[in-house]
This record gives sequence, C-alpha cells and structure tokens, in this order.
Amino acid sequence: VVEIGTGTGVSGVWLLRGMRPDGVLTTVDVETEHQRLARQTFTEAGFPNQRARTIPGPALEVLPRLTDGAYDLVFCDGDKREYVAYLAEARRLLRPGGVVVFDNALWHDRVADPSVRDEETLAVRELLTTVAEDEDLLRVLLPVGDGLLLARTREH
Ligand SMILES: C[S@@+](CC[C@H](N)C(=O)[O-])C[C@H]1O[C@@H](n2cnc3c(N)ncnc32)[C@H](O)[C@@H]1O
Repeated sequence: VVEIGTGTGVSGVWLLRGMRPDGVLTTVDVETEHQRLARQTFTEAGFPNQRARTIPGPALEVLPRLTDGAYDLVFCDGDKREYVAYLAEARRLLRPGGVVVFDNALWHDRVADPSVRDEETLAVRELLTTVAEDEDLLRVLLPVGDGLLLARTREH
C-alpha cells in the first residue's frame, strides 16, 4: 500500500490492520514531524517498524521514485489540489486490479455546490470528472465520512 499524506498515522493504522501480516505501508508526507508522530502511532498500535516505510517529501517528488506496478492500493489524502496528478501516479504504481482511493471526495459537501469555486473544491471536482470520463476506470463513491472515491482499471 502507498499512502499520500501520513498525517499522525490514523489512516495508516487502519490500512495496516487491513493488510496481510507481512504487508508494508509506504507512506509519504511533506512534514517530517507528522511522520515522527505517525511512527509513534504505529508502534503504539503494535506494528513493528518494518511494517511502515515513511518517506518525507512532497508527494509529486517522492512518488516517481517508487516502483511501477508494485502496489495493491494507493490511498490519497495529501494536497487536494494535486489529486488529478496523484491519479496519474497511482495508475503507474498499481498492479493490475489495484485500487486507488481518494479521501475527502465530497470535500465537506462543497463539491456538489456549484457556487463554491475555491481552488481545492475545483480540484476535487476535476478529479471526479476525470475519473468519470475515463472509460478504462471503474469507480464507486462511498458516502462515508467526507466521501471516499475508489477507482480501479477495468479488465478487458
Ligand atoms: C489530512 S492530513 C492526512 C491525515 C492522515 N491520512 C490520517 O487520516 O491520519 C494531510 C497530510 O498531507 C500532508 N501533505 C500536504 N501536502 C502534501 C504534499 N504535497 N505531499 C505530501 N504530503 C502532503 C500534510 O502534511 C498532512 O500531514
């Protein structure tokens, strides 16, 4: 699994819990202090160090260094304005059948309100349109929390 936006490790713990016992979480964040706290969260939740690889840096600089086609899931929770770019990176990183997930796909109900036109809302809206218009992608939008968009490549 690749996670964009480690934060303090809350989502990371849930991802680790859902993975195989030998699965590794590769998690990227621009803030090293967040990643320090996340490592603490993972340890307190009982996960050994080698289950999580924290990589500091801006996602769009780190992701190109990760191996193509090597991951089952990419979870995006970084900078909303970069969501369309994360989609492109995720498609390269995922193995066939792998799934990309975007948190905040409803963006506090702003996405559905056409009068809201700030940069982040426009970017999340653009992501939804990009995924919907791509015939190679199957998608589902789960109305849980702030909205989770899941997409995977269609098998031909
Ligand atoms: C909403 S928080 C992530 C929360 C975390 N996924 C969780 O649920 O516990 C967003 C995180 O993305 C990081 N971030 C923002 N822009 C980024 C970027 N361009 N590249 C990497 N990380 C970024 C922030 O430092 C912050 O920790």
